[in-house]
Amino acid sequence: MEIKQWYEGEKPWIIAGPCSAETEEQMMETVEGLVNQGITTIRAGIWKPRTRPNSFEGVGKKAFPWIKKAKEIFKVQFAIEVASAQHVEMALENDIDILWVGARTTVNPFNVQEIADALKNATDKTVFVKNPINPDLNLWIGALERFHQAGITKLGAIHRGFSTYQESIYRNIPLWQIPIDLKSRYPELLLICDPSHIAGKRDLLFEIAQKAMNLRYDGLIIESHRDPAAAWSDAAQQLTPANLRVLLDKLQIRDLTFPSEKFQNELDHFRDEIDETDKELLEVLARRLELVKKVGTYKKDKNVAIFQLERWNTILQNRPEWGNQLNLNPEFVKTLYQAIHDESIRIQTDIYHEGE
Ligand SMILES: C=C(O[C@@H]1C=C(C(=O)O)C=C[C@H]1O)C(=O)O
Repeated sequence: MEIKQWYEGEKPWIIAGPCSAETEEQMMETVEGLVNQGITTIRAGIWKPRTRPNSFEGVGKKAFPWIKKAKEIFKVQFAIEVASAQHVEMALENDIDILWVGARTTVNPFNVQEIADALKNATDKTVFVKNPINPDLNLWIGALERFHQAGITKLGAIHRGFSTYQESIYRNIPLWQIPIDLKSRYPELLLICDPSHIAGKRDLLFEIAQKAMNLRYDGLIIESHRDPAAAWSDAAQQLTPANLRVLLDKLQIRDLTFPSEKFQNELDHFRDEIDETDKELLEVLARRLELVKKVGTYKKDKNVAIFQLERWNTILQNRPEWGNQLNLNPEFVKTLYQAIHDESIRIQTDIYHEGE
């Protein structure tokens, strides 16, 4: 997939609006509030995919006349979620500017293809693809590819976090490495962060939005409602337009270019040192894995099991402590050793099966 840059507007691109369109009055007031804060791309859900039945599932096509009116009065662009070919047809008939595919739809290639096919005669539309609910980069890329193949060039990816069964401070854990990998594969792909769905609550929004700016995201899509406490969906994570402005004004936007040659030289100097350190690190790692091989051969001779639970528990216990004394984050050290141990087991398994 060859992705070309197409977005020429201001960065970060701020897209904001209510989780759901509720009433004409709520839409008009919210859009007016956002326009007063300088925001001209509005989001609103009109069909809401809900986890459990009997929740508010959106007002549906009733919202189109409100959107039309808001577009005429406030000269804004509108983005809505579509989950079927029928949604696409209605969105096109009603002159919606941006369509996004939600996380629950991205997981299903049949649905995604159906939506892409429905856009065959509207390839000038902007389409955003939210990450799938499960942490699967290929599924996300696959959905983007389906739209690319259908001829959509104004493509973007929205990072809204991933579902997890574990306890987390986030509603959807961000797993930043996944969008970073996406950006590394497709540097020109427009990447937008959705702090609202990652956070699930207002007090985490700023931290997530700032992180996205630190990671060079191109934009933010944030839920905003004239009266968040009274919202029919996602009340805990929406901001008033005025509070959204406060958040945006606090954000530090990072420079994408280097300020001077001197800066570049100094950076190169640090990076040379990092290169040298990494070589040492890999040499040490190779030495460790050579020892693992020796242990493997030794254990194989006596037909002893590869995985040694007690030894592993000791490592898992004291390496994070040793790391902590060196100012290393114990969680990081733990993850690192899990990867190393996985490789040890793989290496020893190969040894045990040698000559079979
Ligand atoms: C190296 C060994 O084999 C495995 C690998 C380990 C490691 O990488 O440190 C630890 C315990 C075992 O599960 C060993 O038994 O000591």
